[in-house]
Amino acid sequence: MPSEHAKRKATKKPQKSSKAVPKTPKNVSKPDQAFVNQSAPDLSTAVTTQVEFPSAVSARQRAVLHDIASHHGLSHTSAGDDDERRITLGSSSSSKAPTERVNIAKCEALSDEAICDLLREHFNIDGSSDFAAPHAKPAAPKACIQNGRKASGKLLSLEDFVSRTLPLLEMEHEAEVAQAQESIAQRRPEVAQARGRALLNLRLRDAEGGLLGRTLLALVSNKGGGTISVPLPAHKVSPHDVVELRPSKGDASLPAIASGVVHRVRDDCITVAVEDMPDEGLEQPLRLDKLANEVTYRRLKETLESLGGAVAQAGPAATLMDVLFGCAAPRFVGNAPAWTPVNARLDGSQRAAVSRALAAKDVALIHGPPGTGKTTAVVELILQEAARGNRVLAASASNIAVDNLVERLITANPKLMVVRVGHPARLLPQVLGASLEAHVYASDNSALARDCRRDIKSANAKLLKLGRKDYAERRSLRGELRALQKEERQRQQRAVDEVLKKAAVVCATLSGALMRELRPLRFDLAVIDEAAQALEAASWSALLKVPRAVLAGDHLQLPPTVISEVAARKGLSETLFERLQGMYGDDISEMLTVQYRMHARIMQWSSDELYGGRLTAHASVAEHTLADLKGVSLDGDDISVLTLIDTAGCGMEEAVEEDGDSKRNEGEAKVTLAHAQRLVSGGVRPEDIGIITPYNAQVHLLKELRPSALSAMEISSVDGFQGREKEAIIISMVRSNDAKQVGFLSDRRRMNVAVTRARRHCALVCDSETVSGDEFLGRLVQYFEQHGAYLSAAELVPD
Ligand SMILES: Nc1ncnc2c1ncn2[C@@H]1O[C@H](COP(=O)(O)OP(=O)(O)OP(=O)(O)O)[C@@H](O)[C@H]1O
Repeated sequence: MPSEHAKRKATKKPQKSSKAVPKTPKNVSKPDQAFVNQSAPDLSTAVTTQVEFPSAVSARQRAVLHDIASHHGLSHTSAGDDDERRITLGSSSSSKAPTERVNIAKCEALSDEAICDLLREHFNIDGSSDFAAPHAKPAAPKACIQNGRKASGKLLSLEDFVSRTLPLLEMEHEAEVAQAQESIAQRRPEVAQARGRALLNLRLRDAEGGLLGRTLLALVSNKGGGTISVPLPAHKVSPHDVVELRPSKGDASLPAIASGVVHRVRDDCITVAVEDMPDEGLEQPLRLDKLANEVTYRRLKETLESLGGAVAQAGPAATLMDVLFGCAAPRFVGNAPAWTPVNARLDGSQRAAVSRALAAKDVALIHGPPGTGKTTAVVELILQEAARGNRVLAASASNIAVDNLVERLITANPKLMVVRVGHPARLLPQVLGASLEAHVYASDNSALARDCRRDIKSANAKLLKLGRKDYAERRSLRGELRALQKEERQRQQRAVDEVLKKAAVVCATLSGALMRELRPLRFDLAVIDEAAQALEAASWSALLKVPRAVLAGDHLQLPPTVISEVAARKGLSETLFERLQGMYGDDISEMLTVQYRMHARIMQWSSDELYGGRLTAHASVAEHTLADLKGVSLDGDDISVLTLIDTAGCGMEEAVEEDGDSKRNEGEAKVTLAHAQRLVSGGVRPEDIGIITPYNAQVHLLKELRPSALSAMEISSVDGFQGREKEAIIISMVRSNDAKQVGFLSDRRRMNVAVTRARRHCALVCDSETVSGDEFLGRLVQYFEQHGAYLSAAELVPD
């Protein structure tokens, strides 16, 4: 029975020629007429030849055959499941041509030579050099061509991936350590602060207990004597970073007063969770330094090393590894069992994506452009898998994305045993109840362990009361204590093991998947959300535990952050999601096509530029505008869905920030805030507006200049807004120079994320002359001009 996947390919694939044309000789750049006439077949009379190779052809041979067929323009389809997979090669595009079918008799095995003979006989193709290649792998030039790339015919082997990535990872780690050390050693602390790795002159506002024994330190700016809320300077400190606290003034190389994990970041406050509360030192002005993350680096390195080792190759992911490195073709069950959606509102493309994922024997991708309900589809898939009795490991690169999944899973099915593994300081309060600690605490073994603890306490108290000469009793109590401590440890361990064994879904970050508790565990399926933001090495930490995987993401939004530009350029920032899209494309990937966020006009630019025009806006959002919001009195003429605010010719030039290398543009910042003020005056709530700017210095400047009436409005870099949305988005592009330099603005993915955060209104504030120097940005400006309102910056902030 051919699989769905095979059927789709078979019906889609046009046949290109009736007889294979010999390759053009290397020294002939254009085939000369005589050569073409001799060899090109007459399609009107041509006979279609179809050769079906038997299942005895190995996965490697099938892969080489696919490769050869793509190269020579033959149609090629695979059918049948698992060990029964057969490949058919065909040679005509003329539907009228009579078909000659050649079935090779069933046999145990076919040698490479025998296959080459068949290719020569039926298609006049010499495949010997393709079969002789040392590591012949199923290169996928078809997929590469589909993705607009040059067909390289070469795939990344497992060995190459490991040997390429290990040094790049080390490079990245060194870059991070160097950045952290440089920042701490910096003689002028203001420079460290300007680079975003340090925050100076902080004050401890409160210290409260919580988070299972940790203390939460709330740190605010010490400016203004602590009486008013002052925004913190622009910085690169985010939740989950490891940080140190020391006196703000003085030698930064002295040991820190405390270290901990960033729990929460607000505009005016950073909360740090510390294990050990220091007795003194926190009463003075403090400095916070972001450290390099040693644990993550060590875990990634271990993953890569184990990926290359024999244990992984004999483990649950053995076949998956073959598929992901192109040594075996992805398989799908022919007749996927029917399923009834838990979420009845799923649209057609979401249902198709869940169906494809449920049918995948190895891997499937859910490609979710902005606002298309990727997480909604992922949640449905996990619920369906759990209902079939499959144990799922649900992971993502970021804690916030994992918590989002946990929250949606427990809301959809409160009875499902979902266990969130991770440092409690890193979890959102609403998912603490699903944390491993909370499950363990509620278990019988944990209650018994607590009894042991009580007994240990009273044994210790007795021990203290004994006189020096009570040797026998002392010895006996010590023995009792040792036994109790052992018992307590065993009970705790048993409690953890039992919880994890009973869990239907275990949720963790990719780095958390390597935690000690999860190391020995195996799952039926790994689902990786936001996979296009995860380093490939990190994805493997989850994948090595499973035979099947589903990756959801969008490689056309921002990739994972990589500090070392060299490492990024050499491939560290290429994600597994992107690699698989390039390798297998639509064969394994289903794109979600209905979006639930943006007005159709905001969406259309992104859809046309990045998604082949395939997106549609759901009726609930297609026409929605700011004017539809409660309390808003703007009408369409005041504020259009798209607005271009042009600073060209207004003397608003960019500048490089003092003590740093980020860029800012004061004139543009004022215009941006004036437009935000215009929206607020029309009744839009400041919390419904977001200002996005690609430069950190501009983020800081905008925060400094904003009037207090706009303090609830969020101002952030593009990265800070990924995965989020606002009713109105104002983008401040900053660049304005005679040389028309636009730097990293030209990254299509960055602008895609910026524009698609907007639900009802998007304003682009830029110097149209500078940014139009870049072709892609020029088209963006043109789109806004054609489909929206145009304002000169001078109209908003007259001199
Ligand atoms: N089939 C649907 N019908 C109605 N609303 C939907 C549907 N699918 C998703 N949504 C809504 O669309 C919004 C985005 O959904 P979701 O968070 O799943 O998207 P996402 O693709 O993960 O988002 P992002 O682009 O931010 O990564 C949510 O408000 C969700 O409720």
